Amino acid sequence: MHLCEFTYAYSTNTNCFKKNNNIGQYLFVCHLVLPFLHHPKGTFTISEQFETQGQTFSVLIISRVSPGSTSERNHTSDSSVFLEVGLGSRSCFKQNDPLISFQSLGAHEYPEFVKIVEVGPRDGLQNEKEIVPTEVKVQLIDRLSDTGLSVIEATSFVSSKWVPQMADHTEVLQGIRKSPNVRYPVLTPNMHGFQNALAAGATEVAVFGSASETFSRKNINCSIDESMLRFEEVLNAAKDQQIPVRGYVSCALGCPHEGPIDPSKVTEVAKRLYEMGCYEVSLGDTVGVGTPGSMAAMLRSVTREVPCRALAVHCHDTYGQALANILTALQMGVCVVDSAVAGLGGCPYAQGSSGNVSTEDVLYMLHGMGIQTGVDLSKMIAVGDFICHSLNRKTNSRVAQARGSQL
Ligand SMILES: CC(C)(COP(=O)([O-])OP(=O)([O-])OC[C@H]1O[C@@H](n2cnc3c(N)ncnc32)[C@H](O)[C@@H]1OP(=O)([O-])[O-])[C@@H](O)C(=O)NCCC(=O)NCCSC(=O)C[C@@](C)(O)CC(=O)[O-]
Repeated sequence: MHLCEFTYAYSTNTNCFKKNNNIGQYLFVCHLVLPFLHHPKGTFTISEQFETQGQTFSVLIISRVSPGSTSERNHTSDSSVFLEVGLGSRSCFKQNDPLISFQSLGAHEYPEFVKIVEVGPRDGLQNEKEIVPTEVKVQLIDRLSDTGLSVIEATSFVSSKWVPQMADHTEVLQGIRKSPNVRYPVLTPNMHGFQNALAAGATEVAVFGSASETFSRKNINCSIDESMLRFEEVLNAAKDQQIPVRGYVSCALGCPHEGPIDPSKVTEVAKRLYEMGCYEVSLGDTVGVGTPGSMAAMLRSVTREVPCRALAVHCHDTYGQALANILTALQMGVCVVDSAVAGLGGCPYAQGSSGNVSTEDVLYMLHGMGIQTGVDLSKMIAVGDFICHSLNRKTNSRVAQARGSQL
């Protein structure tokens, strides 16, 4: 085993090397899915040396981490492995050392498996002006449950005065046929929502914060700091009930009110949510203004504080950049993508935001790259047809259009 198999290790951010001359005091953690064909399963430790900037560093592969154990991604095949790569020796491992992302120099390594979080029934429908009948929402979720998805965000337990479309949250959650292979998280902005969600039978929830102060006030009527206090309450209560909690950071690539958002602000909010106990933090390009450039800059910052394996990207397609942004995130190690069937969606408190990236288009891209998702594209297109017929609307999915969807 030679280090050259880990080409990324050479391409560590050179500024970090400059800044942290005493490299041995730092732990560099790199969460990558690599082809690891010649190694047996199990824990292993390998030390290697390499040179950069005239210095020789030893590299310690600290451990093999089964991705499935941390976030239920199905990376269990022999040919892929999640690695934590450390510089220095095991004794320099400190839990709180800064995490520094490695960047790839050469060909990009992509994950073998990407988890799709389908947000159509919630993010996709919440902005619909006409109230969608509960029966249609239930059917939509039931049909999505048959496509191979493992996560479908079902509804939100928010105020019906704020988002009338989600007022039937309890009926929806109780009306759906719950597949044992699918999780159905719901949004809960506060304890009120959490308690209602629990009473309705929710087994997973999501809290939603923002990297923009103005958006936070317009969306959930409180400051970022106040929202964190509310989320902490929800997370504590959820922990007692053993309910997993996902976190969102809205405006991760820009705000409809404040414009560009500094990556450090996104990082701060994502870190707070992660440290609070969110098992996954979804970074939302709420208004779809991001580009691969801003996505890469934001992820470089966030992955210094939150491990890549705990991150998801949530892209809207307002400027037609969503797939490119997702591809960038995959290149940087993200393995979880939020999307909505037929590209439905938009946030009621983010004027100008268009639909989410369409699940069909994401699947087409991923499958074309040889990346598995477990989701059947043809079935997804059929679900897109169903909801577009129900809403009497043309699909936003380019793939569905190309395959001849009727509307
Ligand atoms: C957060 C609140 C509730 C605060 O709303 P508020 O008015 O500040 O709440 P309050 O605590 O002052 O209470 C006022 C009333 O609301 C009730 N209330 C209080 N909490 C709840 C609750 N959970 N469910 C139902 N009712 C609730 C409460 O009981 C009271 O009732 P009243 O005494 O007047 O009859 C409100 O601002 C709200 O509902 N906002 C909704 C925001 C929303 O759903 N936005 C869309 C989702 S976020 C998004 O789409 C972005 C995302 C996640 O997709 C990622 C991305 O794209 O970036």
